[in-house]
Amino acid sequence: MRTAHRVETVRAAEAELMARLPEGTLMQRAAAGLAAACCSLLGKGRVYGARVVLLVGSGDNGGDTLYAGARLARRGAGVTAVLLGARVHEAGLAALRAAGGRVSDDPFEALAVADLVLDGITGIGGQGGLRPDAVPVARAARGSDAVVVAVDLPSGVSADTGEVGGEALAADATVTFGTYKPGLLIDPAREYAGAVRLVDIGLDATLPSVPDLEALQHEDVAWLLPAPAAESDKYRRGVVGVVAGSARYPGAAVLAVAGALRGGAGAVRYVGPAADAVIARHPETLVHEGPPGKAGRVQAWVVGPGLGDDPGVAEVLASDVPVLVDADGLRDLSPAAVRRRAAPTLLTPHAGEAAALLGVAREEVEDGRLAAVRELAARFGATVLLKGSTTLVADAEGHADGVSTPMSPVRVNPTGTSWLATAGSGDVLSGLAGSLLAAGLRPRDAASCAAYLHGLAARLASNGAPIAASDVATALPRAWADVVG
Ligand SMILES: NC(=O)C1=CN([C@@H]2O[C@H](COP(=O)(O)OP(=O)(O)OC[C@H]3O[C@@H](n4cnc5c(N)ncnc54)[C@H](OP(=O)(O)O)[C@@H]3O)[C@@H](O)[C@H]2O)[C@@H](O)CC1
Ligand SMILES: Nc1ncnc2c1ncn2[C@@H]1O[C@H](COP(=O)(O)OP(=O)(O)O)[C@@H](O)[C@H]1O
Ligand SMILES: [K+]
Repeated sequence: MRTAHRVETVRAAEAELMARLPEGTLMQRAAAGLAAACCSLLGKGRVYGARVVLLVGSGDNGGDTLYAGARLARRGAGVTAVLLGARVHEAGLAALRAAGGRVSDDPFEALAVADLVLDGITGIGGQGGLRPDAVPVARAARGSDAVVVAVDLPSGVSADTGEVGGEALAADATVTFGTYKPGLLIDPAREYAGAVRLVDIGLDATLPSVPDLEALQHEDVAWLLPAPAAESDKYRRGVVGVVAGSARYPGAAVLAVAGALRGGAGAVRYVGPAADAVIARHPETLVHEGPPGKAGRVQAWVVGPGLGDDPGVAEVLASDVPVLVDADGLRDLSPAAVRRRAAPTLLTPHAGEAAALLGVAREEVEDGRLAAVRELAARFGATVLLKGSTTLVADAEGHADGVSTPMSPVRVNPTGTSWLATAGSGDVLSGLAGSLLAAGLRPRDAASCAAYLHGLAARLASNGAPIAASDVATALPRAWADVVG
């Protein structure tokens, strides 16, 4: 499990740890890890003589950068600091000078020939985008041939939310200290971070055990996925019901069923007008014309993909089993109808659907995914999987009186790929997640395992080439095998 903590938590943990250690220890640990990462990025034998430029802000992020620069200078690099703040970390600057580094009076000249740039303008103390005087320097760094390494996090991005309020300096790699920050894992900030390396500075000893954000890894998903026992039969493995498709959108039914068939349930019941299309592609499906209440017992429902203008989710919501609501089923969905359910509900909106449910603009959701997913979970008292460039899953403790508490940690999916932005791939995801619900996973686990497998399947199917939603469904068994193997 990869975990992230917000700034307030990091600062509290840092203060507790610093109280036990000699002054400056944490900064030296950070600088040592940063310098080692820079050496490995430059490559063996290429530190001596390398031209390194430090962009130094007024805080401790600049201090880390100066001390790391001093270490590189001692190994023979030519290190030049560009001072961008009204103040500078004096001890760090003295260390750099003592190691042979210098301060530049022409940042553009230094950047033009740089091999490596360390962005130490702001770290977790940064507010908003880069300030105007730093902008031309940051642009020159980005436009140079140098490898840009962000110190702790790219300057100009929000550490806590992943929002990018103004201009920020995009890095090729980020070396972060102690723990990941949410912004390193959530778009749009994540895109500025490049490849992220975590330097252990001993902070685990004082960080709380429950993080703010967590990203499942292969072993976590393997542990959560259902496996049939020796005495299993198709009913014991769980039956998932799929209410999807319409005369206009029969393909959504086919794709949702394709996902459901590969999600661990023992059988898939399809209910709706696209039965012929479903059977033609998936003869193993149990099909019914409906209504859902007459289709036979299921352990979870998926309702919504391709239902068109008349989704009729009320009957499904009235059932006493977990329900996943997607796509057309989310239109005009009432928080009260979801909150009064006794069984769990999982909502899987994309940014546009989430925006409609929240009554805000789509951009607001895309720019502030973490706040949006938490707010939706709280309002509906449900588990919410927000799709898109970064898929997030948030839980809430639902209460019938309408007061719900968002629960930490939010899960962030690490396997996504933009090749998934293809029509119908969301239908495959909802079928898959519904199947995992029917197999007995908690909504939070079903949603995050489904997103994980879905992203991995897309990567396996794509291998760098465009893919169709059906390719994602076909690759799901390979993704599953890769995870559990
Ligand atoms: N916590 C830990 O465990 C450890 C933390 N460590 C390190 O400390 C870093 C945090 O240091 P920090 O607190 O000094 O804040 P930091 O990010 O350097 O910025 C501070 C100043 O920048 C300014 N400023 C603000 N916004 C700005 C903007 N948009 N554009 C330009 N300038 C802006 C503003 O100053 P002002 O100019 O307003 O006076 C603000 O006060 C952390 O990221 C990590 O690298 C490690 O050493 C070891 C362990
Ligand atoms: N830029 C992106 N990067 C990664 N994944 C994306 C991106 N855009 C969309 N996706 C994923 O693709 C799927 C699209 O689902 P959805 O928007 O419901 O499309 P559809 O309704 O056509 O099936 C989701 O799993 C979503 O997370
Ligand atoms: K930085």
